Formats: sequence, structure tokens, C-alpha cells
Amino acid sequence: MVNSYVIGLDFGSDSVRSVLVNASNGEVIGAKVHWYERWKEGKYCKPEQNQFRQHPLDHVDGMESTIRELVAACDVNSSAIKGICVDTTGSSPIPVNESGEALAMLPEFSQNPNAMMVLWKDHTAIAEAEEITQLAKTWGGEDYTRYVGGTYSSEWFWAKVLHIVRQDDAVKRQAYSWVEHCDYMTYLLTGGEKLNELKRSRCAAGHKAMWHESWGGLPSDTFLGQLDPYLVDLKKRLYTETYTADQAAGRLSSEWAQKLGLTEDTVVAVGTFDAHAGAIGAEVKEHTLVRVMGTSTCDIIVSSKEVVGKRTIHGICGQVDGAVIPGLIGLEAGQSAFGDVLAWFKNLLSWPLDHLATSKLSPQDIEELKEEILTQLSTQAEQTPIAESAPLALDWVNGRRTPDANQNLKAAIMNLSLGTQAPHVFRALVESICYGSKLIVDRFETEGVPIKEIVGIGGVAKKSTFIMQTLANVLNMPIKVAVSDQAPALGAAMYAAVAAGLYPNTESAIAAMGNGFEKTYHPQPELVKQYQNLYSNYQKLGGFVESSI
Ligand SMILES: Nc1ncnc2c1ncn2[C@@H]1O[C@H](COP(=O)(O)OP(=O)(O)O)[C@@H](O)[C@H]1O
Ligand SMILES: O=C(CO)[C@@H](O)[C@@H](O)COP(=O)(O)O
Repeated sequence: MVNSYVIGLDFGSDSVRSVLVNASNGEVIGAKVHWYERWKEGKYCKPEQNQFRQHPLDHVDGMESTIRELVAACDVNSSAIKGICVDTTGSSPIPVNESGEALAMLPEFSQNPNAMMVLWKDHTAIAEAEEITQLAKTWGGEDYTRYVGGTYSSEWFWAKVLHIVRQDDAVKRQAYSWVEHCDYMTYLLTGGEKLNELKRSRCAAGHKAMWHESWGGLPSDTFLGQLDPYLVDLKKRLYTETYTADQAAGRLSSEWAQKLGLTEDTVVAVGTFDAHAGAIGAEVKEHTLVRVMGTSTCDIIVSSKEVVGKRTIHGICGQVDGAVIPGLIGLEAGQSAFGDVLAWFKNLLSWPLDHLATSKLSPQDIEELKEEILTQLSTQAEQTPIAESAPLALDWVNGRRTPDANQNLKAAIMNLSLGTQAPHVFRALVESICYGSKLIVDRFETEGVPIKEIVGIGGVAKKSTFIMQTLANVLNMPIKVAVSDQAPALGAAMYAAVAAGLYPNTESAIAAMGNGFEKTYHPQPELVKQYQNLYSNYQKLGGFVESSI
């Protein structure tokens, strides 16, 4: 164990990070980040249509450059690097050919967004998701949405596959199968040649593809056939078995060992999703709610099979045996937009900078000004008193992921007057994302999943004391912030350590490699009371908007 190292590779929405971690104590030796180049240019996306696609080349470039630079920069012998684990966003499926190559990597599909990775936040498949939910409730057989909260989401696997194949005949004909992003990167690293040998992620399959042991894996042919005969055929080239991320998927291929400066002995763990790896990196325990607070939120809890029993938790994104810690049920909920709500407002306010100031200010000045917007607004908003008459907002700029997925919903702001200033609206938006969080916490508790403590990770947890304090007040619960600013990558490294045989299980890797907590936000009693009243106004506004669409 002494002198053993592991790598965690975390593919986020905008960038990929690699961290090299000392397997004996969790010390982070080094980290490298790569921002996706094509994505940064806005290629292959149509935000106005909620189309968000990423070219797999962005991921391959990022994987190669970050790990190579990391290994070169750290004074660690490559033979001491025992394992790698990849986490990615999800559901982010990719169509692949028979040898498992992403269609977008082939010349004829290299510029076709339908042949690329469909990012989690792509909501082009709303109609297909509704079709799936509707059929699950009415076809007379098993309700396959039972373990994914009762509503199938447009962010998920089957809806996205259906949408693309109905749009694009060429992709439909050439896509031999579809793989989640975390499985694709793992397959590449291990030099996989036969798709049926790919060890698919339990986390991805269970949360996004309605895989469940009780019905023998994926939904039945009869069910899929009623959606589209294509899916029955596709299912033959998908999977029955799934694997948890503490297991080895294989070893690094000679091609990738060479590219990365590592050895072929390096174990590659089964892939997983960022939020679930983040929960591991944040030292999740039974009934700790780990909130990954970035562009969106993912809320993860683990609970024993005894506590969950036969219950299905209504309105969340799923309950999957082993999705986080093998042997425990991993429960996931989340908000489709969290930091993104504030990013939207920042972009709105930046319009004159982007369109009117370009002849007067340098691009660098413009960028610097834009960078200041959120911190300045936070400082000003913090000084604004909480008031019943203040603006009130809904956080649904990207629909509502949970509770009760509804991606058709849109945000709203009320109580605007001639006196309303940007910081007042900003404060309302911050409160709205905190109220959205409270809906989730309340749902877990009313469904019988108690929350003993809350841990925050992700960009917002680290960067915004204003949001974190407001959240503690709205939830009326203390929130601990993890030390690691790369918790998903650290969690992936912990999985890699278990897969490489350095620890017997995930719990012991967490105990030895956890980086601890840096800060706790405590609720402020006088503000808690005020927020209790305002929360009911948020619920009323939400109810009104939802019933009006
Ligand atoms: N000072 C700030 N106050 C509030 N939100 C912020 C601040 N700085 C960044 N954010 C938000 O953080 C989000 C990015 O979070 P991060 O965890 O880095 O990204 P990701 O979710 O892609 O992993 C963005 O949506 C941005 O709006
Ligand atoms: O939905 C999941 C995981 O189930 C996430 O991958 C998705 O919300 C993206 O997370 P980020 O906002 O990129 O941290």
C-alpha cells in the first residue's frame, strides 16, 4: 500500500479533471484540468432547442492530455500507479459501431450532432420521455419507472436513444449499440474490442435505463416493442449484467498505457457517474445527504436494504442497489439547474458587454467584468433584507428534475416593481434554488428516508458563502463542506483503489482516503423563521405555474 497511487478521472459538463492520489492516505499529489475545446466554441449545440451534444474527441483529447501531464508532473513511478476509475455526467449516451467506436469518430459522422454524446442536460427528448412514462403506467405489465421515481426523464437513456433514431436514419442504421459516457471511456482505456465484454456501470444502468434485478435487467421486449421495434433489436446488443465501480473492468491497453505514460498493469475500474463518485469522495455514510452543487445539483443518499425495504421513493431519480456503495441502496435526486440559474442571469446581464461594448473594451476587459458579476451581485444581495414584498422566483430554467420530473416546466419571477434592482432579482434566484433544494429534502423525509446530515461539494459549495448560508437557513439544517474541491475525482480514485485490490471494500477506502471537511454553515434562527413563510409562497407560485401549462 505504501507508495501506491491511483488516478480519478472526472468528466464534468465543461471540463475533465484528473487527480493523482496517494492510495494510503488520500493525499492529492496533483491535478490537471482540460476544458473541452469544441464544446467551448458552442459547436453541435442549440441551446434554444435544449440540444447539448459533445464530440467524443473533446473527451479523448482531455483524457490523454490531463493524465499524461499529471503523470509527467508528479514525481511518481508509473509502476506505482495501480488503478484508474472514470466518472462522467449522465445520462450521456453515445451511439457506437460494432467495434464500440463512437459514430462521431468516423469520417462520415464527424460533424453530425446526432452521432455524438447526448449530454445529460439535453432535453430534446421530452416527448419520448412522456411516451415512456405513459406506457409504463398503462401497458398492463410492470411499471418500469417504479425504481426511478415514477416518471421517466428526457435526460435519460431510452428517451434520448428513441429521439435520435427517430430523427436520424443514418445514425439509426449505423448505431450497433449505445453506451453511457462512463462506459465508453472505460472501454477505450481497456482497449475493448468486443462490446458484449464491456462491464457496464450499475449506476448508469439502474438510474437511467430502468435496469433492475427484479425484472431480469432491462425492460421486457414486449414493453420496448410497444415503444418502438428498434429498441427490441437494440436490446440484444445492450446488456443483462451490470457491475459496481469497486470492480475491475480490465487493465490499461498497451496503446493507452503508452499514450498516458503508465503501465499495462494498471487496473481500470468499472465506470460510474460523477455525483455518485462525488458522494464517495465526500465520505458518504448511511443517511448523509451529499449535494453536488454545480451547474445542476445531484443529491445522493445511501440507505440499507432494511430501511428502504420494498418501498419505492416517489418522485426522485432512482434507487439502485450498489449505485454508490456496494450492498447499500443508492438514492439520487437533483435539480436540473442550480448554478446554471445564476449563470443564466449573469448571461442576461452580460448582453450589453457582449453586444455593445465590443468596440470600446478589449475582450479581456469584457471577460474580467463578466467574471465579477456573480461575486458583486452576491455581496449586494446579501445586504438586501428578506421581505415578503421582494421578488420571488422559480428555479425551473431547465425544467424540474425532482421532485416529480417535469422538464416542460419553465421558470418565473414575480413581485417586480420599478424599484427592483439586479441584486434583488439575484437574491430571489438564489432563494429559488434553495427552495427547490428544500422540496427534495422534504420529499426524502416524507417518503421515509431520514436525512441525518448534509454535505456540500461542487463549485457552488466552495465558491459561494452567500448561497450556502441561505441554503442552511432555508433547509434549517447545518451543511458541512468537504475539503476536496475535486470530490468526484477523489471518489473515483477511491473506487480505483478498491478495484486494484488495495482495499477490501469502498467503506475502508473512504475511511483511509477521506480528505475531511473544512467548514459548517449553521442555520440562523431569525432567518429560518422568515424563510419558512416565504417557502410556502414559492410552493404556491410553483403550483400556479405548473397548473397553467
Ligand atoms: N461566485 C459564485 N456564486 C454563485 N454561483 C457561482 C459562483 N461562481 C460560479 N458559480 C456557479 O457554479 C457553477 C459551476 O459549478 P462547477 O461545480 O464548477 O461546475 P460543474 O457543475 O460543471 O462541475 C456555474 O453554474 C456557476 O454559475
Ligand atoms: O445527473 C447526473 C448524474 O446522475 C449528473 O451527471 C448531472 O447532473 C451533471 O452534473 P454536473 O452539473 O456536471 O455536476
